[in-house]
Parts: sequence; C-alpha cells; structure tokens
Amino acid sequence: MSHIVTCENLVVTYRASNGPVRALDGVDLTISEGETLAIVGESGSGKSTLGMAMGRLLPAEAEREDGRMDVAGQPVFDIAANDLRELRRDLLGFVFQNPMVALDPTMRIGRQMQRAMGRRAGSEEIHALLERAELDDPARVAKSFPHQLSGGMAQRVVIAMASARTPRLLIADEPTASLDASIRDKVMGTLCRLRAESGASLVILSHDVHMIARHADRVAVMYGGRIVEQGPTGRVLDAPVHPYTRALLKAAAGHEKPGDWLTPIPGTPPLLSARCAACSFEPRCTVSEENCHTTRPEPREVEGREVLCLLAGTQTEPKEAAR
Ligand SMILES: Nc1ncnc2c1ncn2[C@@H]1O[C@H](COP(=O)(O)OP(=O)(O)OP(=O)(O)O)[C@@H](O)[C@H]1O
Ligand code: NI
Repeated sequence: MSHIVTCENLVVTYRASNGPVRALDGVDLTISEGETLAIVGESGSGKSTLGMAMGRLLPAEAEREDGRMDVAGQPVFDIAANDLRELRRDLLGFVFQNPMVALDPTMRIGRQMQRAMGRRAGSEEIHALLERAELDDPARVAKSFPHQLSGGMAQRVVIAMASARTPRLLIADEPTASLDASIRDKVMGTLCRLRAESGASLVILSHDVHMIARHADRVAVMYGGRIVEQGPTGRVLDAPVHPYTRALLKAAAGHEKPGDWLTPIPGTPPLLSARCAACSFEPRCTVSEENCHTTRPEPREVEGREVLCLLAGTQTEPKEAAR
C-alpha cells in the first residue's frame, strides 16, 4: 500500500527563553492512503508539533534539526514555498480544537465556504456540502455569522471546509475537545464519514484514548517526542506492549469495569532539551531494568506492532506494579 506520510527520524526543536525544547526527538511514522491514524499521548508529548509538521505549519521558533517528513511524496521541509502552498491548499485539510479560530468572525459562513471551495461555488453546492457535514438547515447556516452557531455546528462547518477540496490528508488536532461531551462522538462520526466518502487519510491527535478507539484503524502512542508504540487499534488497545501504553490505558477514564481503579501515571512527563540517550519513560516505568537507563530504544516489531521498549517481548508476563 502506498504511503501518504513517511516520517523518518524527525527532530523538531523550539527555541525558548529558558533553553531549547526538543518536542520531537526522532519520530518514525508512516501513514497509508485512506487510513485513519490516532496519535495519543499526554499533554506535551509532541502530538500537535507532529501534526503541524505534516503541513510544515510550525511557528518561527521551531526548527527541523534532523530527519524528514514526506507528504504525498514531497519532502515538506525541503520544498520551495510555492510547492508548499500548493501542497497545503490541494492536499491537506486541518481541523483544530477551537472552530472559532478557523472561522472569520466578520464573514457569513456561505462566503467562507465558497473561499474554502476555491471557486465560485453556487449556493446549492455550498448547501450540499454543509448538509453532508450533517448541518440540518444549511441555508440558514450559510447566512449566519460564526458567533450565531453553537460550537458543534461551527466545528461541522470547519469539517465541511476542510473537506471542500477533497484533500488526501485530514489532520484533526483534538477536534472534539472544545465541544459538549454529549455531541463529541457525533461530530467525530461526521468527520470520519466525510473522510470515508473522499477516501482521504485522517490523523486524529487526542488525549482521549477511548474516544479515538472506535474510529481509528491504527494507533500511535507518543511519549517524550517519540512514538513508543504503533500498530492496529485493537492490538494496541487490547494488548498494549509498551509500559507507557499500559499506564495510559489504566489512567484513561471511560472503559473501567465496576471495581476497577483509575490509576494516574505517577511522575511527570519528560522535558527534553537534548536527544534522549535512554528510554524517556524509564524514570516512571515500573518494570524498567538497568540498561533502560543507558540505552536508547529503537523501533522493534513485537506482537504485530512496533515498540520502543528494550524489554518488550522479553517478558512473557509483564510484572505490574502492586496496587
Ligand atoms: N512555540 C513553542 N515554544 C516553545 N515550546 C513549545 C512551543 N510549542 C510547543 N512547545 C513545547 O513542545 C512540547 C510539545 O508540545 P506539543 O504542543 O506538540 O504537545 P501536545 O502533545 O500537542 O500537547 P497537548 O496535548 O497539551 O496539546 C511541549 O513541551 C511544549 O511545551
Ligand atoms: Ni496539542
């Protein structure tokens, strides 16, 4: 299968007043055409940086230090500004957490839709697209200003706009986090439906492991600027191999059975200023051994997924921390 995204050893550093922050510490990732990939991890693990890097939409203080990111066969960090603009416009669609940021508050939705479609689309065409995003009264929505819409409606408009040019890759960064809990799953469903209709690939970046579980073909778990486990959703969530994935699933509310405890992950996520020479999860890991402290893990195939853990596959039954 061909890949829409190929990311190799990508290193991105932010220049900050209190020293550099190595937000991506060597990311290896591929995304297939038509696939839905969820990237999950704690706050600060580098999800948004990785998502933005796919469109090279990083702030000025960010620098690609090493590695590459190919999108639709083009190395986004090494192409001319013109080609990059074209790539963003024709091949990529973005959905962010807050729909109001993506919408122009002074312009009616219909006009913004027309701009997103990139041609003189008639109102019927615009209404049809809004309807596909499951907005009930498209004519009224098209006449509205953004502030007249609910958060859920506004995000549906953004989803319609992101899909307007039939992109090959949709990147959704916490697309439902700002919405009322009762409609999150429905809006997510709309995004996934539009994706399926167009055959695009979709990357969902989220804290919420269980929300994405229903929608993603594959899951990539990020920790300390690296992808520590990636593989088919069922495999990774039902039988996680990396100790961090296990801890993350235990800490995530939503699927606990009566009598189960939610166990917060003790310790704090790493703040990387330089290349991590060891396993970045080692300080918080309950099963780590001597060499985890001294050896940087490289991706290995274990039980049908890729894992960055020196111990993965060496223990038949992982020792769990006592409750
Ligand atoms: N503009 C910036 N300047 C300096 N540091 C930054 C900047 N943007 C992000 N960072 C740092 O880079 C690291 C990765 O941030 P990023 O936003 O990619 O993580 P995230 O996984 O998306 O987190 P969240 O779930 O909170 O959105 C964090 O340590 C963050 O503080
Ligand atoms: Ni983020």
